[in-house]
Amino acid sequence: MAFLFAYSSPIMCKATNFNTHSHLQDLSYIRRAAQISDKSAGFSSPHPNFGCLIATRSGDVAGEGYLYAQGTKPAEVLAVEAAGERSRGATAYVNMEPGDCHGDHSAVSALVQAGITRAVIGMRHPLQHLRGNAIRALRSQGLQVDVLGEDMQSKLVEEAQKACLLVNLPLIYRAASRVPFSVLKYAMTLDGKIAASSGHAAWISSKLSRNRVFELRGRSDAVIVGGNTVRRDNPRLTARHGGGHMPTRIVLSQTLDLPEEANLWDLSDVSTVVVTQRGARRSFQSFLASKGVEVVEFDILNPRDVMEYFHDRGYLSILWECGGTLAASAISSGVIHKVFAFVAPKIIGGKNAPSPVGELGMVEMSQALDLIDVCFEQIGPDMLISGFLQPIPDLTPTIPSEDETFAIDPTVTRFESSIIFFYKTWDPYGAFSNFSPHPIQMPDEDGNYASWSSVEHYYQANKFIGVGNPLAQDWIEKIKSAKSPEEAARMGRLMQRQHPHLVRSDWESVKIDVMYRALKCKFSIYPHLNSMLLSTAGSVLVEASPHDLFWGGGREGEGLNYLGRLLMQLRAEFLGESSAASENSCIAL
Ligand SMILES: NC(=O)C1=CN([C@@H]2O[C@H](COP(=O)(O)OP(=O)(O)OC[C@H]3O[C@@H](n4cnc5c(N)ncnc54)[C@H](OP(=O)(O)O)[C@@H]3O)[C@@H](O)[C@H]2O)C=CC1
Ligand SMILES: Nc1c(N[C@@H]2O[C@H](COP(=O)(O)O)[C@@H](O)[C@H]2O)[nH]c(=O)[nH]c1=O
Repeated sequence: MAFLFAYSSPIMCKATNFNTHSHLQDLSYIRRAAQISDKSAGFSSPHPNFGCLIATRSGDVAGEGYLYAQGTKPAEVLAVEAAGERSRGATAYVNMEPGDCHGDHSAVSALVQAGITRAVIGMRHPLQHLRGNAIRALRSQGLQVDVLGEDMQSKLVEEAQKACLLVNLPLIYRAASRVPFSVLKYAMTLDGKIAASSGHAAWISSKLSRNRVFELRGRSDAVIVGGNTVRRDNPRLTARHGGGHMPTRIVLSQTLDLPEEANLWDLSDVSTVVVTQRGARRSFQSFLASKGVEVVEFDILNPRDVMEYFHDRGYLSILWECGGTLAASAISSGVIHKVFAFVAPKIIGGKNAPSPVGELGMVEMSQALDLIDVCFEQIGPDMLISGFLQPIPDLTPTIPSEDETFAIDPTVTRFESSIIFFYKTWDPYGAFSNFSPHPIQMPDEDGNYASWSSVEHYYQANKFIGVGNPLAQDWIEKIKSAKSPEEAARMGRLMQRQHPHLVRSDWESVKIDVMYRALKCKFSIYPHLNSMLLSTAGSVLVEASPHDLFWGGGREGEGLNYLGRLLMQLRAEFLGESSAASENSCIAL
């Protein structure tokens, strides 16, 4: 996280010896790559934060770039574009090995084609199926590749390596533990209370500290509170620091004894998911559903199961802003990785005033959990104390791939071998996802072809096509120019939720066809995608989305899996197994 680093300016570290690659300069530039990669924290999820800096032989910074969001131009492409001709013979610094997961190797190609002769890499990709691929590819193209900790070693190298680890902690923890990276944050008085005995808590920490909380929210995929915090505080849990990413709000409530009027049921800015015990207050569940709030039921509501569920939904990082009851349960379940405690110089007293962590069952001080890598930072009048509850996972030996994990421990086998699951674009078959960054050319109502950045862009915009309302037209354009497939999805869903009357009346009956045509285009014009699809012949394809019960397979196979079905239909058509192949309505890019 940006505020954890004390970066030195790259210009200050400019090399004085033009013929050697100064060790210090390398480390300064790799830290800078980590720093810029962090600019998109929150937006880039579920992709890692990638930053790239190009330095000329004389040590000048020629270009920089970072991945803005999933599906946007890779950091390396942006950096060499910015450096232009100065890339020839230059060194590229990247905080993490590129994950060329779409078969187009765009990051590696960009560096090679730009004439980069050396790459310094902060860390290998943490996902096994991507790990080492880009490094091998670069070396095979004749580049000198130095990986921190492997080809370069020293105390200072270790520190720079750590900077690279820190910007991608969520991915590293998530890959190692199969739950999202979770941060417990709370604000307490100097006498250790998170509210007065009455339950009143607004505010303990200063405005400056609360602004920092907005930043923390902005870099998280979701914020969690317990039912009691909803009843007591009526929180909004939005990131209000201006222009940032908005996390999903998650409420954990066993009883579902929640108020009908609550800020969290207002979905104008962002969605809310309520997680509850199976069968709890069915009428209230219907009420929430009528507001557009998603309800997910669990047989037994415990933080580990809930986190595994959100891991499967693709969440990388979660901020827990609950009270002590749920915090204790989450810590006991081993799902909290890091703590941010804002301590305000105030005393409220009160024998029954709540404290940040409830009962953990410990009886001796020797049992206390020691935080690791503790940082102290003054924020206005408050002190922010942060540290890890669990050490950063060791990446060597490498984190086993899902396949290996299932082989080692058959009890975790979720999938049968004849089923190929895909979901996130970085999965081995991630290119099947509609979020994969493969532009398509599709005809409009008049038969004129237009380019769409991804299948998702095209699909979402189609919801509003043909509606005689200028607002709908406006949204089509907005979705079309969305910076990433995720942004397009967010915009399309938000608009559909907020203004259902702007959705074309035949949407439900045409949406499968819209998707089919878009997929047909995608898998026709990219030969490597076509080969990948054909290589799955004989296997069932399932989009492993646990929450999308129409396009995805659902959590327990209850979803209709229409995306998987369409891909299998297309596969059969491409293999000539079906006579029902319809006319191809797209043109090559
Ligand atoms: N200063 C600060 O940083 C903060 C202060 N607060 C303050 O804390 C107080 C509320 O604290 P607290 O009561 O601890 O609230 P919590 O946010 O911890 O909520 C507890 C509730 O979480 C739900 N829950 C669901 N699953 C579990 C589980 N496995 N274990 C435990 N709880 C679960 C239950 O909801 P249900 O009863 O609906 O079933 C339970 O009652 C308020 O006064 C609030 O103002 C709260 C957050 C931060
Ligand atoms: N009281 C308290 C906090 N409380 C947390 O913030 C939530 C309210 O968020 P919002 O409605 O978005 O402003 C509240 O429910 C609880 O989770 N946080 C802090 O940083 N400092 C404070 O003093």
